Amino acid sequence: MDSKPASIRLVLDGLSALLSPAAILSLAGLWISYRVLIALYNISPFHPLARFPGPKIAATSYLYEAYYDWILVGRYGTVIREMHERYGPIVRINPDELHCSDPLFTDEIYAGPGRIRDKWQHQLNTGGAGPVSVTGFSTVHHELHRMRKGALSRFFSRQQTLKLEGEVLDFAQMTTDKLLRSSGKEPFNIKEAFNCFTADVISQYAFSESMGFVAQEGWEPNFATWVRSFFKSAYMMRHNALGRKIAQVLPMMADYLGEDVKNVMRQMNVVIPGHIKKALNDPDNGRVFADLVQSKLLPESELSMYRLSGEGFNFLLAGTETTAATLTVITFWLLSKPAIYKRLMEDLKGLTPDTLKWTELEQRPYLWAIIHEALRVMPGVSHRSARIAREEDLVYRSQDGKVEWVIPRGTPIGMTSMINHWNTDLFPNPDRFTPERWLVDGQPNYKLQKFLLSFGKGSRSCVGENLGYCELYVMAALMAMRIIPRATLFETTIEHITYDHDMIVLQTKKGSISVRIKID
Ligand code: HEM
Repeated sequence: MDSKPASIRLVLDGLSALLSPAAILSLAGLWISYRVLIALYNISPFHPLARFPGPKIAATSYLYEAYYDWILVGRYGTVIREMHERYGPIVRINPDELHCSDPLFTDEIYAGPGRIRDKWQHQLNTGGAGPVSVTGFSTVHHELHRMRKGALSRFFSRQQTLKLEGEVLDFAQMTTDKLLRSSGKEPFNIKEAFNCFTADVISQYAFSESMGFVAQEGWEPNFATWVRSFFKSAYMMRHNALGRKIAQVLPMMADYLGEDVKNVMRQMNVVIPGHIKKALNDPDNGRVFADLVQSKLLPESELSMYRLSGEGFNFLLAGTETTAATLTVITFWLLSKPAIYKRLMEDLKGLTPDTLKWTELEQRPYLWAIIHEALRVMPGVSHRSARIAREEDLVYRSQDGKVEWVIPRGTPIGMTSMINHWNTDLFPNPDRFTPERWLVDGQPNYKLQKFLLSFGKGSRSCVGENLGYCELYVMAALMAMRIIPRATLFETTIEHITYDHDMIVLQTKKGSISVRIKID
């Protein structure tokens, strides 16, 4: 008798035995027992974080965090704030992670490049899959991140940003010209105008070619419109391994998915690579990607189109909504508090819209104060971001000496801007928008600035901080000079910019922040 059919029969018999209801039940039972054993270990005295305070339910399994962040959408931040009120400055917020609410410990957690700080894969899972998962931002290991960020940061130095600030002013002028052309027309959300401005600035800066959002008819759609689905799926991705696997094959299925997902895939896999290819083919391009490839700062393996596209997409992802949201908050307060606007105009005396310079604007104390107050209440990332001190235990001592903890090496520990920026010792009456809190004798309080987490801190902080600041100064001043005198708020209250939960970036009760204005 032929041995082949016999072996196939053997395999089929084995498979049907495996798939029998009894076998499936036993496998499920085994899996549940395994999960229960892990949960018991998590709350046992043998777990390295056993002595840290926090609710037992949070330490038992990831289901508690997943419930608040995934099912209720981005609401774990509020739960963490309540844990600190009950248990103190260091709390255990899930089986493996600690959270700190003491701003004085910031530089230990988010240390500079000389001390090893890894990121944590569990949190990076929010990025899903595809090119964006191989960027510097998404790199776990300190050493690999250092190489990746080191190669990029020289393009975003203060020197380099100063060289290109003329382009920022040009786009800001184009944006305000277009805003003025909408006078007498329907009210609109000013955040969309800023989304167009910031996306055009970054694409021009990085590829030497803007994405043309300011020049298009109207303000929507723009890059932020398309990446909304990316933020919406963030927590599902973090807690759902199957979701991440599906995301890996999404590019092939993009045409069969909803418009949003299709568009975000198109940006990541077609539009951004297209800009980068064009830049690489132009010997005189001189911008980030062309220079990066020519300079040989990175080994060949780091320069694949796949990885470069990820970095390009990430620049837009990280630099569009963040800066736009801060500008939106500034616009809201200039329109709703005439006293703030009046004092700002006194501060800007002697400047003309056509020749604004970032370095000059930084010297205006009240503008400086408004920008920092806006960055406080509207930080780039309102979700926590953990770091792992791989090779050193961190020693925490509260200022009054009453609390002391040794955080074991290898433990993810993070902070949340929405908690630090609401610390009442540093920022009394934190719900109020008070630029004056940033001034001492009318001059910038740079010591207070060190407590801002808006751009992150240490080795993993924002690479685009200088460009972000340049955009904020130039656009805020131009808005004050050209648009605010002719604009009014339309059906917008403080609720439209107030934190309720996060989708990595701040969300209000009504969703993304939105400030509708009318220009006369
Ligand atoms: C107001 C403006 C901005 C704010 C508040 C902001 C905020 C942040 C924050 C908080 C992080 C760190 C996230 C973490 O801890 O995991 C970050 C990282 C980053 N940002 Fe920004 N950002 C701004 C503008 C920009 C711009 C204009 C760019 C343009 C290139 C940019 C590019 C990046 C990149 C590439 C990273 C990842 C850095 C790394 O880990 O190597 N950002 N940003």
